[in-house]
Amino acid sequence: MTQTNALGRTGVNALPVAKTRRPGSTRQGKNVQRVAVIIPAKDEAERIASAVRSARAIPHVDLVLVVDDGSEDDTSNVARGAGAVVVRHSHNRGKSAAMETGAAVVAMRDADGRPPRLLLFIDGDLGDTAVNTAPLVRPVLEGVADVAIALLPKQPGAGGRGIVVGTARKAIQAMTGWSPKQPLSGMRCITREAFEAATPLAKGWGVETGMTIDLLRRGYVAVEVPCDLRHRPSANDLKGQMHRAAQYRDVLVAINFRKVRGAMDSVRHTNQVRH
Ligand SMILES: O=c1ccn([C@@H]2O[C@H](COP(=O)(O)OP(=O)(O)O[C@H]3O[C@H](CO)[C@@H](O)[C@H](O)[C@H]3O)[C@@H](O)[C@H]2O)c(=O)[nH]1
Ligand SMILES: O=C(O)[C@H](O)COP(=O)(O)O
Repeated sequence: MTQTNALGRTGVNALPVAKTRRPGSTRQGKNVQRVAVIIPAKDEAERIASAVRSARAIPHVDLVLVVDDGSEDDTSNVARGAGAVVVRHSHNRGKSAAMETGAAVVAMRDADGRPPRLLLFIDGDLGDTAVNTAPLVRPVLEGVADVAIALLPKQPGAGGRGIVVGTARKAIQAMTGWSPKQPLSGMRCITREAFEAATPLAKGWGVETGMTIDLLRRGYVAVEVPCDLRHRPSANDLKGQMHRAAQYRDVLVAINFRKVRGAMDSVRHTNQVRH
């Protein structure tokens, strides 16, 4: 497990923990910390049922929410049949928007007087390996980190050349000091507080890169945790290359927006110091 905070120091022992133990993380009575799994899903009818069933088996999870992001297939019905709560975008709005919708719906279902649920975002194509995101919960539950990000094993059939991943990693390192191994990994367990601090999220495929930069710059702590997951990787065909082009575009937008905002913040800060 590698860990970082805004100062970019790494190594579990070298780092301060994020916070003291949260009141909600005890196992006593109604204070048992609950976790909501949020699955943004576009045209995942083939794999969503096993992902939902598998996610329901993760300890602490009492809600599995599928956000159908304008699918043209039977994703909603299949997910509901497997035991998920389902909400649907009437048209496709992108993964990031589906994550925001999911978090808003979970907030509506969080009970008054109880700690808000931890949010565990996972992809809809994990099939029955979804349960293997369980190790992401513990570091957040125990207050070791504010966000825990899955490190996936090498995926058979993956056709990437590391261009998008490398761009995201370099930018995160330049802006926060931390060099994540898998900056695009969307399997993330995060506290409600940290999620709110990272909103509004960067659009589309820029969401993970933007979220990591925003959280670390605000002093939140991230860890990467190995998880034995299998997903449908993008191959090296035309469809895969088109997908990577869209990822590259969104990641660059997220990075550049944060560069400009960072520059404006430092001008504002300098002006405040002068006056
Ligand atoms: O418009 C869309 C497109 C996709 N999805 C869902 O988003 C998830 C991830 O999409 P996928 O097609 O599996 O993308 P990948 O390229 O395989 O995703 C990798 O890279 C993305 C960042 O570019 C991360 O969000 C993912 O977590 C990571 O697995 C899946 O559940 C999709 O159904 C939506 O909700 N809306
Ligand atoms: O296949 C992947 O890992 C992603 O689509 C990112 O593409 P990349 O390998 O070209 O960075």
